[in-house]
Amino acid sequence: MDFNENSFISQLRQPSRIPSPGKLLEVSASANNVRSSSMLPPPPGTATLKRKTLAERAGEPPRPAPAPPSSRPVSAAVKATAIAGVSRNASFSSSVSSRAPSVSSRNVSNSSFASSVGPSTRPPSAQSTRPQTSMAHGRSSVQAPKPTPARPASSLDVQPSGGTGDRKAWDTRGRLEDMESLYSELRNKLNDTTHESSGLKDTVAIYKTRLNELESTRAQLSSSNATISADLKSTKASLSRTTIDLEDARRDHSIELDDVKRQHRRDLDGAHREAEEEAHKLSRKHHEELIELKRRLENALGDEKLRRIKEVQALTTEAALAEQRKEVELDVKEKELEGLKADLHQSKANLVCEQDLNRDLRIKLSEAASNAMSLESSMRALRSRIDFLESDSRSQSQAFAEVEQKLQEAFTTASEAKEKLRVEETLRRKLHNQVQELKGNIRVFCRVRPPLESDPVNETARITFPDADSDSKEVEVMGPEEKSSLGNITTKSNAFTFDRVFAPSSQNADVFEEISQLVQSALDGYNVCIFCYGQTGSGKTYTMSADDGMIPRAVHQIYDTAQALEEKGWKYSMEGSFVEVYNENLNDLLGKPEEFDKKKHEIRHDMQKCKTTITDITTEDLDSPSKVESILRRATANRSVAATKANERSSRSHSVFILRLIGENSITGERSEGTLNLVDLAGSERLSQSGSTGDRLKETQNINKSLSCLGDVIGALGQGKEGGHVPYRNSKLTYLLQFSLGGNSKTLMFVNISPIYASLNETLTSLRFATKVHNTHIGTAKRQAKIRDP
Ligand SMILES: Nc1ncnc2c1ncn2[C@@H]1O[C@H](COP(=O)(O)OP(=O)(O)OP(=O)(O)O)[C@@H](O)[C@H]1O
Repeated sequence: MDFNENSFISQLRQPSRIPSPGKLLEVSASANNVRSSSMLPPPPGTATLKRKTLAERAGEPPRPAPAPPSSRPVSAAVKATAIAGVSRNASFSSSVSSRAPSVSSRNVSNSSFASSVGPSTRPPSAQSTRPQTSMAHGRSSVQAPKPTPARPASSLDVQPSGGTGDRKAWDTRGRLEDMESLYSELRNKLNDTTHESSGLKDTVAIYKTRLNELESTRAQLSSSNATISADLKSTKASLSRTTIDLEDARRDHSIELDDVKRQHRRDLDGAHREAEEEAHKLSRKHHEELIELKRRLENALGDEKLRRIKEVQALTTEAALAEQRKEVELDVKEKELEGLKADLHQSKANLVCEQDLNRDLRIKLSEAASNAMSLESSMRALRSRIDFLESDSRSQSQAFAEVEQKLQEAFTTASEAKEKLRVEETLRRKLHNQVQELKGNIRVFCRVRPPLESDPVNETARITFPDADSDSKEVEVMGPEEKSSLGNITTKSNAFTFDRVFAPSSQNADVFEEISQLVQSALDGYNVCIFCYGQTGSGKTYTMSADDGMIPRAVHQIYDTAQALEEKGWKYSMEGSFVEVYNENLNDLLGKPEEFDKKKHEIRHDMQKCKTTITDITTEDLDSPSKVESILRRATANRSVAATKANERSSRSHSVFILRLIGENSITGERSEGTLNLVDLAGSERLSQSGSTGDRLKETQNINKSLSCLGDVIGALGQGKEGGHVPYRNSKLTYLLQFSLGGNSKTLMFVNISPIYASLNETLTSLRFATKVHNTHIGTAKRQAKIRDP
């Protein structure tokens, strides 16, 4: 068999049952027994480009039953048919029992072909009714594999190369072998062909099934087509009926429309006629009314004309009468006119006068106008001036505002500065106190007075100042000449060191400079005691109470400082007392001199407030420096009066100037109370040297006692025993100065030295006493300050 790749001519005979014309084209092609791979798709399961040989197929596993053609474009009815066909073929397969194993292992779908290959078990009737296929014809040809003239030439017809062509004619054995091999080959081919034939039969069966399906589809389509055709016919009939009805309706409508138009035309003509008739009637009526109105108006006009004529006649009569009256009046008027002319003449004359006056007035007016112009120009100038002043005023007010702002800033700055000052003042006080503490609460200054004219010439002691150019703390006194037992005269140098040494050339101003800080301490609320110690005539009073001495200077400084402190909120009040201690009695130097030594004054201490008061003592408010000077004069005068009674009294008593300083700060609420005691001690002559007797002896004893007590008190303070006994009560002076000596105060002692040689021993005694005081260290001063109770 020769298999063309695209088409082949089937050897199957044509089917006995030829489809009627009008069947599907595919069936027609089948009828011609011509197949084209392009026309028909290969059956399912055989869609391979290269057909397999039967031997290859025999080795394959049994193929599954073909799936129902779900993707085919056929109806559900067609599908049902195909399934029925398959089941039918399955029944055929079950009927095959004696087939070869190779055949029986094939797909059930091909069992129709198998049944035809194997021994038939069907009844002859069934075989006879079964349509003959080309495969049947093929089978017969396989069963008789003899070459026939009708059979197309194949490869089997050709002698195998290298086989018979090479054999000799006499080589029958070889040729027999060739024949046998040829035979076996042909038999194999026959087997292949048989298998192919059975495949084709299966295909034909499938196509038949499909043909049946298509037939049923066609029948359904035909019936559907017939139904649709019937519907179409009925629809066409209905459409033609509707068209006829529509035509009828259109015709009826046009007839009706014509009728309506005609009726409308008739109605319109009627209305037109009626309107014309009505207009005619109205016109007629109007004409009649017009005639009637005209007639009535003509009548009224005649009546009016008659009335008017009558009125004209009456008016004419009246006019004649009026004319007569006018003439009369005219005569009167002419007469009046003449009078008026006379008046006019007079008026003209007046007018000339008035014109003259007017001219004058005009001149005056022009003058006034020029004045007005000048006034206006001056007014303009004034206005511009006012404007200028206003603008100036604005600038001035602006300047004022700036000045005010600057003033405010200045106030703010000032208040800030004041605040700063207050803070600094507090700090200053603290630092000041610290400085004073560092310097020691009891200090000793030594002052050597210059030789006086009254002093004996060339009888001055040899006093030198080794560190005068630097610290000025040392003083060296050459002692008196001493004669040894061998007759040698020796002079001993006595060196002393104090806090400050003032040479004879120093002035009160230089001295005050050193003590001014202590005065400041009194203002700050400390008790300060400054006293001068030395023999008579050494310059104690000069240092303390001279016009430029410590007391006036201290008072002036206090006033100045108190004034300066007012800016910082401090307001000071000062009260002063001046007392003397004479023979252990207190006298009020500001009181009456006749009461001296008679009136008893007691010293009282407030131990809690550390405040000393003297009974019946004069206390003056010192509101000005002049007041201080006056009380100083008073005290000196009183002392002079007393001196007349007691000779040399001034140097026989201790004078104490007590200045109490009370300060209050209105801003911080602080209050301070300080006392400045300026003491001029009595001369410290030795009793043995003074040679005094009587009252003078008593004076000297009291002086020495009190000075000795002062030394004892300082000595006791110097021991620094807490709670230790200090013998303040041993003398009036120490008792009076209890709160101004010791831990609660700052003390300064001047030791005044006379330069004369005769006083040398007293000088050395004083210097030794001063050294004792200088070597004493007393406790820390306490400030008498507290915050004011609210
Ligand atoms: N530094 C001085 N410079 C100039 N003169 C002085 C100086 N010191 C004292 N004198 C004078 O010396 C004299 C005696 O001085 P002063 O009276 O002050 O001594 P005194 O120590 O107070 O004596 P007394 O104890 O008797 O009162 C006075 O005339 C005084 O003017």
